[in-house]
Amino acid sequence: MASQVAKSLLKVSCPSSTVKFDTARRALSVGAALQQKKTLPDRTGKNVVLVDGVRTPFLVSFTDYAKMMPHELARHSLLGLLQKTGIPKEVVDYIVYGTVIQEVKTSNIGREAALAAGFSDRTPAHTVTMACISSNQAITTGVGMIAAGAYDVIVAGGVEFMSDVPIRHSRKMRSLLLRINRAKTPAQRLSLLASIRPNFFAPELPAVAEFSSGETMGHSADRLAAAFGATRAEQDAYALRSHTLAAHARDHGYFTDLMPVKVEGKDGVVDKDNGIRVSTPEQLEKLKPAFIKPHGTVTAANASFLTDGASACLIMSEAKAKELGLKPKAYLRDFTYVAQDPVDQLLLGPAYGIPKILDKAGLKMSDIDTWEIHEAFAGQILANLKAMDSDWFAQNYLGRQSKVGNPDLKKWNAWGGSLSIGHPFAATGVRLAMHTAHRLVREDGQLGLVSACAAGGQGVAMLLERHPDARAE
Ligand SMILES: CC(=O)SCCNC(=O)CCNC(=O)[C@H](O)C(C)(C)COP(=O)(O)OP(=O)(O)OC[C@H]1O[C@@H](n2cnc3c(N)ncnc32)[C@H](O)[C@@H]1OP(=O)(O)O
Repeated sequence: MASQVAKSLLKVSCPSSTVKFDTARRALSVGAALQQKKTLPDRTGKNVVLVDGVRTPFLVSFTDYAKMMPHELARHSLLGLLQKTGIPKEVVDYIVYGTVIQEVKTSNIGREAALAAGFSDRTPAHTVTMACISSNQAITTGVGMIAAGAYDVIVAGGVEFMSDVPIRHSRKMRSLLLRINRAKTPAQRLSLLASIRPNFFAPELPAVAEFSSGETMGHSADRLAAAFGATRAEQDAYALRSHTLAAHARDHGYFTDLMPVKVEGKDGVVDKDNGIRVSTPEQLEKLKPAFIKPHGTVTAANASFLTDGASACLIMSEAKAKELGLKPKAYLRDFTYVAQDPVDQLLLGPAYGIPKILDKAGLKMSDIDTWEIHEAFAGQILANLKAMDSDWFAQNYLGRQSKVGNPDLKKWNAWGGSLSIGHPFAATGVRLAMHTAHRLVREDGQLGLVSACAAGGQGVAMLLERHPDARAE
């Protein structure tokens, strides 16, 4: 497949070359723009709205959050949400929270975070996991609960904490320890202890890798970039674009979803993402491949970095929002999940999810005003763009006559993305949704599309529509 795709895409122009770093939005007249825009039908009977959402600053792992526990970070997101929305805790019917690499003591981290945040012990909470789209899954689980008439008010979110991940003893050592625990006599215990060999002590570290293939995400991204002919220069240019746009958005105060975190033992508060780093093309060019050595093209700078962070958002029926006097930001109009081959198409979720949701809603790419697409790797983003711009891919993999097309890249991740802002796996979905909601207001748009790839070869696409009550922050 690789060579055929590469061949068929040789003529695809580099999307990053058409990107302008200037994010100042074009001034369309509000009335004219809104009149031309489509509104989407309510599929739930409840007009589910995204009232608001927050996140902790996203930090490079092993920096300021390093000594915390993940449920504490998650707690900050829940408290931040209550503070920002002004709703009393009692109003929340249910909490759905995502995480990918679980801290073993807090496997239902949604519940632990809710208790730590002071929610009533009568408020149920459960934890979902769907790799990098876990908080998208939390949101859509909440939408489903509201649509089913089970609850009115849901908090959805996610946390990831890469500064402390469970490291296990080897299988041999675990088995031995469990057998020692069951031994009935000191002699049996001693005999078991005598069977220990040096290799029993080799620990099992969790890898950011695919279980079914054993391949790391980075390695897979490198192969994907090669298959779609995304060059190192294109990847570095895309990464630079992401960091440049994120720095611009941060400096102009656009990240209004950020809630400061007070970290015990540290002066002041953490109130900024710390992974945004605008380098020069020359600096980027010097970096060595991080995964496939020595000829790979994925480097530390054109990959998302390991990140600590948490997010939470408030969703409810529109009627409930009205009753509570809240001004929602957006309608959660539709969503779809996709799944494909986890070996050669591991990170192609958007190339499958975007056309599927556009077709379902009867929309064209040009109907979308804001794109918020998870940037796992620059090469992965470029591969998805090239796949969508390929007739060959459309015919062979999407069952379509012709290509999906090109999005308007001026509207694509205009505030940066996971490459620059960071990617705490299970927290990213809420960030994507909130950046969509805020950008729709600031850029005077109507429809926003969120999409992301995830381990397991899965992906999500969601459609948000600006709510008439939404105001710029
Ligand atoms: C569906 C999905 O989302 S899948 C995605 C899941 N996520 C992942 O797989 C995470 C992928 N990322 C990683 O594993 C890690 O970030 C890695 C392996 C790529 C890099 O890790 P590290 O080597 O620890 O990165 P580190 O921060 O030390 O950077 C390495 C070098 O690159 C440099 N660098 C990193 N970022 C930049 C940048 N933006 N600009 C310039 N230089 C940079 C660093 O300064 C460092 O240089 P030095 O060696 O001279 O000090």
